[in-house]
Amino acid sequence: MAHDLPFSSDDITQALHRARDPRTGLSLAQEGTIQACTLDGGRLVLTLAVPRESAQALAALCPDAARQVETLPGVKSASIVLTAHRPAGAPASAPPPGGAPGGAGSAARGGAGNAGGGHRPLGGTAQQGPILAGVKTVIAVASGKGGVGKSTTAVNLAVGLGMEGLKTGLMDADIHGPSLHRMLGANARPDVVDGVLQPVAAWGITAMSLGMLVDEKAAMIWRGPMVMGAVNQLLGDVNWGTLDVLVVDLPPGTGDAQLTLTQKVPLAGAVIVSTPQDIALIDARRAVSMFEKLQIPVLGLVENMSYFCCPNCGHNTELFGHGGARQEAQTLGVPFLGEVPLLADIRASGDAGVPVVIGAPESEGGKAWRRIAHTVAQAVRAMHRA
Ligand SMILES: Nc1ncnc2c1ncn2[C@@H]1O[C@H](COP(=O)(O)OP(=O)(O)OP(=O)(O)O)[C@@H](O)[C@H]1O
Repeated sequence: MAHDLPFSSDDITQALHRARDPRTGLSLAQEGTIQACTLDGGRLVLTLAVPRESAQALAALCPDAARQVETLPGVKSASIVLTAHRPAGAPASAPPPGGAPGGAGSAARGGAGNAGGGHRPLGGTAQQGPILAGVKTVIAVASGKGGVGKSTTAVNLAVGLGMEGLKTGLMDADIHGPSLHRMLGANARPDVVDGVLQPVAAWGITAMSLGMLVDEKAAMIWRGPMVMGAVNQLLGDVNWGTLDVLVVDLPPGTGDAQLTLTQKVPLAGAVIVSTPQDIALIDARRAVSMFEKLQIPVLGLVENMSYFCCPNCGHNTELFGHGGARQEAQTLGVPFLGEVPLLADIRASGDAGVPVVIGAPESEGGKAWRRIAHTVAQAVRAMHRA
């Protein structure tokens, strides 16, 4: 809890108490622990940790609880975000000392206030509305392990989908290491119109990354609730407009943070990136199994850094082995989307902010990602028809 709020943690607890389940008498005050509370331009974001087992039941109380919290001084709109990390039986209602920043900096003030929705919500707001209302399909790019080229794939896939004629957005949910803005060369601060963030246009798509809003080093040390606050803002406070597809770059791994995030974003499918190495494939398997448990279709596996293509003699060297992801995809029964070589040009194009599908569309890397984008575009179109 920040010390400069015009109300106390007791005031919050009392407000939460007033929103009870008429059947069970349960309230968020009994079950939740205040993790963070921020007030910015009248917009309050309250993050509560709740026992995993009762998260769904408690989520239903969020809209009413948010209305009660909105009666507190200085609060114009309230969002309540539930994180379900706390094991059952741990002590409740003990706010941690000191303030905690929540959300994506202070760029979006008085936004639509619809964070916390989604088709499997864990949170809610007073003005609960459909999140990403104008977005037809949301797909994630994920990896079980860091450094395998997930963000590079997300950028080239999104721009490739744009080249396929789909109106595409790209959201950087890799909160701890946002890099998409650099890979797109979109380093300018986004505009805020009527309190709503405007995504930045680049290479035929629109994009929003936390890296456009806050210092990257600051984001790296954020803990779970702050990450969720930031993701809520990227989902709810950004004017994504109408899109055929929104590509979401997830943080690497399959831990609690990824699981919560995956439940928060209304995903229609996921693309998983791996290198051919055994160790990366073990992690890719975990990622596939996480999406399967959540009943989110895996659109396919991409093998990145498949082989090194020597720019001088054209000889291919299989640095990390070869074909592992294709075989793994077969074993797991998910589509194999293609191989992308390890190329100095791909690294350089990422650093220069020009995705390789734009800068060198006929190169090995450019062609590989365009083929992958073509296959994913077909899958997305099939979803639209279904
Ligand atoms: N096929 C490739 N050839 C050459 N360099 C690549 C290739 N794919 C990715 N890279 C480079 O590898 C580095 C890591 O890539 P990237 O940031 O996309 O990985 P990541 O999986 O998103 O990592 P993390 O999630 O840990 O941030 C970047 O410098 C990127 O330019």
